[in-house]
Amino acid sequence: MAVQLPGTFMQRMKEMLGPEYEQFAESYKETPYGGIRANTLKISVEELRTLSPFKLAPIPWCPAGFYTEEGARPGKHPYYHAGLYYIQEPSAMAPVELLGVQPGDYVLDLCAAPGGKSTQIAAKLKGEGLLISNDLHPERTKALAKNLELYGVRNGIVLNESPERIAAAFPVFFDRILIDAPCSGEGMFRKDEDMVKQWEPETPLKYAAMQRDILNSAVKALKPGGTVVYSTCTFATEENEGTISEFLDTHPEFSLVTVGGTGSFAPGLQGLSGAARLWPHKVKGEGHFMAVLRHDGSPRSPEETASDPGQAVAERTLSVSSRNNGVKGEATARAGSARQVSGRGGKGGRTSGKSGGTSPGRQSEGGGEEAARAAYSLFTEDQLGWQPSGFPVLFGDHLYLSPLPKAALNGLKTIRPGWYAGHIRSGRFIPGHPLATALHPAESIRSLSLSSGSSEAVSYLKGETLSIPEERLTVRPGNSAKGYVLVCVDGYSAGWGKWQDGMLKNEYPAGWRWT
Ligand SMILES: C[S@@+](CC[C@H](N)C(=O)[O-])C[C@H]1O[C@@H](n2cnc3c(N)ncnc32)[C@H](O)[C@@H]1O
Repeated sequence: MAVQLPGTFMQRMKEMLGPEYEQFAESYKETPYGGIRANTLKISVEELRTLSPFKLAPIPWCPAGFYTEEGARPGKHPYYHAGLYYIQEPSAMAPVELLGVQPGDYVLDLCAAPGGKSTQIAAKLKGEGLLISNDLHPERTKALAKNLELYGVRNGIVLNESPERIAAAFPVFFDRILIDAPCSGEGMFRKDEDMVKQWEPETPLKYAAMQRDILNSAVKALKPGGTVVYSTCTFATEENEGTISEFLDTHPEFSLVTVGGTGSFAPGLQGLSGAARLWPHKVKGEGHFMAVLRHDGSPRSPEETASDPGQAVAERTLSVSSRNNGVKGEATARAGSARQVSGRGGKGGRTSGKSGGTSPGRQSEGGGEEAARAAYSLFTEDQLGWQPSGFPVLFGDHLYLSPLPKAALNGLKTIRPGWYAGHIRSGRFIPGHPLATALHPAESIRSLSLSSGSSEAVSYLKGETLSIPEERLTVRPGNSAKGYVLVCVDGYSAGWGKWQDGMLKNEYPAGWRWT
């Protein structure tokens, strides 16, 4: 066995699996499977299959997912930097497939970092509706925000909140909630030795208590008739069937949708056969558990849901229903960046309530809110030729386009209130990298496609200046070639450049560069 597994764990697995145990133990000699999932916000599954520089084989439970061959390094290819795929463990692609996301849904990904499942949800939303991606741990929200930006998500908000506070702020609000719960990680032992080191016999029970609290809070944010998918990457029944059975006993308005025993999904244990398990000795992937819970559609009681009821929610719901009608809605200048705003309490941070940390009077460097809006409008006219939709939200000099009006996020630790458009510097609007990654070439007045096979693509991703004759640019008729250019790899957006007199100044951000 390549991985040294705790004896207590193996004994528990022996008891759980009976005659299947030997086969299970043998599976630890195999190399874990690698996978990528097409980012269908940018590329179709077929296109990726055709273009892929590495051999791909389909993953049975995820139409956009592929196994990569051993030795493939998908993170070391320009397509990764263009956000064409997410590198994801194959079994981890299953929970979102069970969530049934439809474009236009309001979805909460409660335990979302680093964002594998959030990017999958965003692809299913196709830019319509709303995705709130949350994680309790502030450090982990950085990678979450970056991944959503890399994948060109336009309708996502990133929060750093507790499930209780999310439920209080959004009672009876979401159509679908994913709870990819923190767990003892036993299903990842083959792939991640750190999980083995952290495991102790008491670990599953410790997590089970945490999971029960998360689940009980989260469902208060679900609309009647909505769906919750609960998933873990562990084998421990305490954290899986145990958590779900207890939940169903105490929430008669929910039922378990049967997915176990269908396709690749093995049935759950302990009489909960409708829940699903992925076993490493039965499928090409690591260990996973999933339960699909459906609310029966009866109205939720006020005590159950409304700890922040009334006006704020009414405002939220009203404003959301009028979203995506072009750039409108309120924008209030706020001191500091989104990171500062998201800090806990104190100066520049938010504590709670509707006025926490808001500084409506503060002006942006560019001369105030109006000036900022004007600079942004000028940019969209000159460089895009159209107005992206969303509620403009200004944090200091930084402009976001949010799927929700700003008031809906008051009092919440907000890492990203929406799609980052850019910032104001010396009265001018400087477009942000996430604006570029979410654009298609035809959405920019100027674009340039670099071939993934050329050294130019890597030079661009390393931050180098390129010499580009004017005839290589695609410029919308009636416009000058001088200005911001959407730089693409094989036609897929990767970032900005600024062209003038045959030279492309590199705008690829330092923290994102190819190393
Ligand atoms: C299994 S990981 C999530 C993986 C993620 N869904 C993905 O696909 O990339 C569980 C996450 O839950 C977060 N977490 C732990 N306790 C939490 C809580 N009470 N509320 C919300 N998130 C929590 C952890 O920080 C961790 O990032």
